[in-house]
Amino acid sequence: MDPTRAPDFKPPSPNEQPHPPLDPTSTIPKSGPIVPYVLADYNSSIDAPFNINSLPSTIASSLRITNKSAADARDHPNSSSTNTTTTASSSQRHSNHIPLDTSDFQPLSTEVSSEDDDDETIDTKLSISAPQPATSTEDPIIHIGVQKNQIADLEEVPHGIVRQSRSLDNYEFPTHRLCKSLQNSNKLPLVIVACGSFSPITYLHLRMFEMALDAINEQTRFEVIGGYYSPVSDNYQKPGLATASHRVRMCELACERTSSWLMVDAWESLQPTYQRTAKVLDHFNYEINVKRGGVATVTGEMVGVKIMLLAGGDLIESMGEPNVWADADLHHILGNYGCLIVERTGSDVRSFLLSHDIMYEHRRNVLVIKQLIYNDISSTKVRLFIRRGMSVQYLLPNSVIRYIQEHNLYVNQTEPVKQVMGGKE
Ligand SMILES: Nc1ncnc2c1ncn2[C@@H]1O[C@H](COP(=O)(O)OP(=O)(O)OP(=O)(O)O)[C@@H](O)[C@H]1O
Ligand SMILES: NC(=O)c1ccc[n+]([C@@H]2O[C@H](COP(=O)(O)O)[C@@H](O)[C@H]2O)c1
Repeated sequence: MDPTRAPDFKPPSPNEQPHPPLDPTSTIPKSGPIVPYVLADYNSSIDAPFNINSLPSTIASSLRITNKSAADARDHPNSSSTNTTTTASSSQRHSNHIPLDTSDFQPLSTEVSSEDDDDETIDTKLSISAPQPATSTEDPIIHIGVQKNQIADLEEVPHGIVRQSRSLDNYEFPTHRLCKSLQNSNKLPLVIVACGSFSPITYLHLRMFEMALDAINEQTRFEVIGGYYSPVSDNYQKPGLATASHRVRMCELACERTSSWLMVDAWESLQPTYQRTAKVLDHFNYEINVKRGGVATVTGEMVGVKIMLLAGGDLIESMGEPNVWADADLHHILGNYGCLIVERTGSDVRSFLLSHDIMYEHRRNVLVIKQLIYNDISSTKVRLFIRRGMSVQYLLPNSVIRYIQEHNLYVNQTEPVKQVMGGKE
């Protein structure tokens, strides 16, 4: 695992508060731990309808989004000049689109087109957990929304690729696929965030979210209302990184062309300095809970959304390496948010959980996801294959392969081959 290589990255010392400081925990909803025995904590059965008033008062009050949160949003240091005047209700009105330059949209084409030349809006009320069967009266080409049972066609069907802003000045948090309300009254809302370099994004990175979705649905009382990639900025300076704008765009193509619920957030990639993962999760919490007031329950009440980091076993093991993560950040990530860990060859996540004091302390907020069909596609090897002129077909989406070809990425890299073949695997 690479340590953080940002020029301004200082090795954390255990008793020192990291800079910039973490957001106060009062802004983060406390939804309880992720693991199944959370039910015992709530003293209710899995089938009992979820009623916010029946939760212990400490949990219920932290789940409710108060007017104070909207006030906090106005005062939050992350607020941009345009954001500072945005209230929860006005942002809800606008949250189903990303304001884009109209020049970013081209007319809808009936031909399969290159990454930049097609357009159609994507469904804004998509439910992740409740796919609708297609009926004979439905337009087979995406009309008002992409349905989960159409996923296989997505690479072939021309449709709009939402484009993130390329500068912080006109940045807006993407919410076009974020569910507006919970589908199930028994469940609590959850957003999954994957941080990494994604250079390039592969089918493994896409599968990680599907594995997480299955594990959450099977083993917890949470309902996934959205999933985000947050590609790291160029300041990370890891060998083999394409520029952040390319990595963000490849993630966007992969999400829009192969998934009906995943999104990409460019905020981290646009930051002028390296952002610690704890701060990235704070950003998601700010956008979703503080600024937008969380999500509506079935009865229309706004509740806070739990935000969890999705990571592979190697990333989690790096948390045990000296000087890479500050203890305060680990407590913040694992205690206030939570972590979904996809097992990976060469990383014994369960033993690591047992041996790492901070991990062990927060173990009930950590869910280890077993890979039932093993997938070990590595971006490093994909980059090597491209450099050697070998095929990378079926390792990553065609739209991403095409983008790499069009922009001549990874071909002239000088990443040492020894490093490529060693390392994680
Ligand atoms: N084979 C894998 N199994 C489980 N998780 C993985 C696997 N490959 C990557 N991940 C996870 O995906 C996230 C993003 O990883 P990253 O962008 O570093 O991908 P990578 O393929 O490991 O890249 P690279 O080869 O450039 O190091 C991290 O949380 C990482 O742990
Ligand atoms: N202290 C920290 O917050 C810290 C340390 C190391 C890696 N990370 C993050 O983990 C991810 C690692 O990605 P890679 O596996 O591509 O190196 C990146 O998003 C990086 O920002 C965070």
